[in-house]
Amino acid sequence: MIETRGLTKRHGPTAAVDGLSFDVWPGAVTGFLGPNGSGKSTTMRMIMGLDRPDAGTARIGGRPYGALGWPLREVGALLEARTFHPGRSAYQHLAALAAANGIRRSRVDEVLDTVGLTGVARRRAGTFSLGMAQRLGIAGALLGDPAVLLFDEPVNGLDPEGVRWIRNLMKSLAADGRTVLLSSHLISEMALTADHLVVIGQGRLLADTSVAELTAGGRALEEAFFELTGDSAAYRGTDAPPAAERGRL
Ligand SMILES: Nc1ncnc2c1ncn2[C@@H]1O[C@H](COP(=O)(O)OP(=O)(O)OP(=O)(O)O)[C@@H](O)[C@H]1O
Repeated sequence: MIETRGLTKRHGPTAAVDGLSFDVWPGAVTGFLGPNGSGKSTTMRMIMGLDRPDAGTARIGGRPYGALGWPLREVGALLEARTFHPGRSAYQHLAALAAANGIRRSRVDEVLDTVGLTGVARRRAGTFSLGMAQRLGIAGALLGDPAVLLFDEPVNGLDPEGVRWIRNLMKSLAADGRTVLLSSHLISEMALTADHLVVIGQGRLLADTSVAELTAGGRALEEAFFELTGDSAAYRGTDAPPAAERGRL
């Protein structure tokens, strides 16, 4: 499981994450929702030991990331798509990760197959489209067969087949008894994929509840999300294009 307690990260005067405490349980997909800039990525980076909290703790299976013996075998994460060397092939990238983490080489072919990249495994990963890069990142997360998985916007750039594939993959990882934390702005997808939701705004916890509870009485998840986050959206556009452009249309 994942546990955060009083997790806080400041960038200058603003707190990107502000005293955040929540648990992510095994055997379920937990959706991580919040408006742009609400602190989701920063929280995930602190869980993965990539950002140091100013206060509070994040633990994976009871230990901070830095205390994990073979991190990739205990927790896998897709945080940014293009974290590979562009000159390496997908196969080489995963084989290097496997070697560095004491993972058997044959596992590379298995995860390439899972993410559908077997046919392009020898191509330079630098030539991959965004969706292909996302698939490679997911392969890296799955490589160590970890019990805990974090995915930050995994459907970003994926085609409709890929979106459905992600949905089913998340569900089957949870059905295996793994802990799955998934961020996405696609609320309709979240409604289909997640069992539980952690909703944040301006770095603070707004809700920690089941999807069933939020959508009780037939309420759409999107509606519940706007009710929860209404006051905390930092960036809001308008429907009308700027006047000069409108004149030209
Ligand atoms: N390295 C950084 N330096 C300064 N500010 C940062 C840094 N990283 C994040 N922030 C700020 O922290 C806040 C939270 O950002 P974060 O990326 O965690 O939000 P998010 O919920 O993942 O957003 P999005 O949905 O847009 O991806 C934002 O105000 C952002 O500008």
